[in-house]
Amino acid sequence: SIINRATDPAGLNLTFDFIVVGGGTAGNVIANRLTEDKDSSVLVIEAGGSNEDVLNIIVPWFCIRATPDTPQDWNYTTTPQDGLGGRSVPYPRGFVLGGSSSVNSMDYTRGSKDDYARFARVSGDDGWSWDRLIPYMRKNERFSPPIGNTTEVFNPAVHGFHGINTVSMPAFPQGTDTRVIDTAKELKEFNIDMNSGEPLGIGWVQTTIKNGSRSSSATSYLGPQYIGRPNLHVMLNTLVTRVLQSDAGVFQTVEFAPSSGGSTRFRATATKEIILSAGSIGTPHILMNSGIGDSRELSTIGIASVHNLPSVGKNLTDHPIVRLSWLVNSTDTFDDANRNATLAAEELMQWNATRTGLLVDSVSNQIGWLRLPDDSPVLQGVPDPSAGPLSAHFELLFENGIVGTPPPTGHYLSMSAAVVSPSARGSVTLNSTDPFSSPVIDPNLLGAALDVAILRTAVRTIQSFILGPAWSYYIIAPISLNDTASDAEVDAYTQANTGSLFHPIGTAAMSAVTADYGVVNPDLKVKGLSGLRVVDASVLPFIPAAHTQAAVYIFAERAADFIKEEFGITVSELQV
Ligand SMILES: Cc1cc2nc3c(=O)[nH]c(=O)nc-3n(C[C@H](O)[C@H](O)[C@H](O)COP(=O)(O)OP(=O)(O)OC[C@H]3O[C@@H](n4cnc5c(N)ncnc54)[C@H](O)[C@@H]3O)c2cc1C
Repeated sequence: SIINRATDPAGLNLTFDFIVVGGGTAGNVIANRLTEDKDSSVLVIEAGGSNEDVLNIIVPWFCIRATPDTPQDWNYTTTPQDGLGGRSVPYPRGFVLGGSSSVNSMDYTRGSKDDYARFARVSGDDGWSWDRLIPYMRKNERFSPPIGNTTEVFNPAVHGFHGINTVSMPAFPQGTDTRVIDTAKELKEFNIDMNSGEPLGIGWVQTTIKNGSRSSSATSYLGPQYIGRPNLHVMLNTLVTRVLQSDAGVFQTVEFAPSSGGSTRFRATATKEIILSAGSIGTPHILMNSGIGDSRELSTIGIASVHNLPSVGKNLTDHPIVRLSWLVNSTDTFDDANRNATLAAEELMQWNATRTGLLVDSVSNQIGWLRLPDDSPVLQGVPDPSAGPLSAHFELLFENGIVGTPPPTGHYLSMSAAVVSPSARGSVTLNSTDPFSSPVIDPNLLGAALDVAILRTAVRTIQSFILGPAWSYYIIAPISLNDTASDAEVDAYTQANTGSLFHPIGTAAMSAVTADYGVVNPDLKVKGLSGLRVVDASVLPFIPAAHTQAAVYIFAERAADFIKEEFGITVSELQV
């Protein structure tokens, strides 16, 4: 059942077996899996509202309108970033059921086998390795193959076809598709399926889209066949302010308030466990408000320490991204649909009527994952920041126009470059005891010289990519960065134009049981406490060289099994 607000919970029984804080990507996986057992009651508390009937988060193409500065966004901004010349940049997070899976760009990329080998290595738990996680990848994924000739576009052997969350391939052809794929093949970089654990190369993107509409954790894991379970309760528009200990180190109580603000506080009890799934910003925010964090830092702002855990909020890692565009000799781009209201209305009518046309896809049909050569001067004398030889240093995204609002005339090509094995680390801290005030978010984008150098190499790679024969007579002129720009000019451009790819992780990081750092153990329980587990992007100790939602879903699927095992939950009567 859905409870729409926290204002009058007096009539409700507020004791549950489990309370999931945050109905986002990971939280809804946990809620679904635990309520498979009809005897386990679960309350999900979500700060945002319903995902239903919000066109911008249903129509895939409108993901570009879903954030920033919308009612479905927490509307965070970073601190001034040294690596970006002192600029602050938007830092969107989903403020809606489904969390960031409801507002993201839907790219579904698991990362490499080496990314997961590193998770296993740092946690000391081989269960986090790629091979051991394959069953959980398949539990998450319901791959929906494209119609027609599919021999050269994906590898069925590496996909799950019976999971919950639909993953599909671009359904609307873009004018640049053939050019990108031809160039990739010519460079011997074509990768038929980058979700095989060996993602290096350039190929078709896979996205969380089902029949032309977004598949989020809200539409999938809380879909119509699950949301009616009598043991599943979802409270919307409700902000968790703190978790409270009953006995020393034992957590069973969640304190919450209407998201609209005010001083009223309510409490609910979890007799078995509280699962924090509030995301890489929300989870450390709640932990620190609850007195769980660096006790010296917390005392300076007047929060009494409950449990000294200095790693809370540290290790924030994210992917910096920059876009380049060119004027092109074609009218077959998506620019007209982005600037011509009549055309845009026609596209929406078509989507409404038949779930076809431009709006059924996200904005990039192809992605590339590339490494610097081993002998690159950039890597000399410094440790390789990637997880291993299967992981990319940088990513390329290909767009058949200008995303957002293009200039009034002309047609364009864009390519974006992102550092996906960054060295810089940032933090989430507090400067107020008010749970309604935003935390201080410093992702430290381009805060390491190596990240700047990797991004420069990525820009150079884009510039040489378009020298291939598929692009002759196509590109007219660069409109952002000159093709002849010096290294210093490239660096000045990236400093002035880079933003976040919105992939923060690591702020409640998993570490080995014996480690003297970290926030959660390999079973994702908070170190030194009982009754409190974290399941969301914040537990990833390193950022995968991939967009992050797939890893979050996979971690959450395994975490659900940890919880079931701990509480002896066998699925007595499987509810569909
Ligand atoms: C604009 C954008 C584009 C992105 N594009 C992609 C992409 O294309 N592909 C990809 O793989 N990844 C993408 N990502 C990243 C990906 O979506 C996230 O890594 C992933 O969804 C994070 O999952 P999570 O469960 O950790 O957090 P979330 O899904 O953000 O869930 C956290 C939930 O907790 C709630 N919450 C937070 N604090 C509280 C509180 N105090 N009380 C109650 N509820 C609370 C939030 O409202 C939210 O619903 C994108 C992210 C954004 C924002």
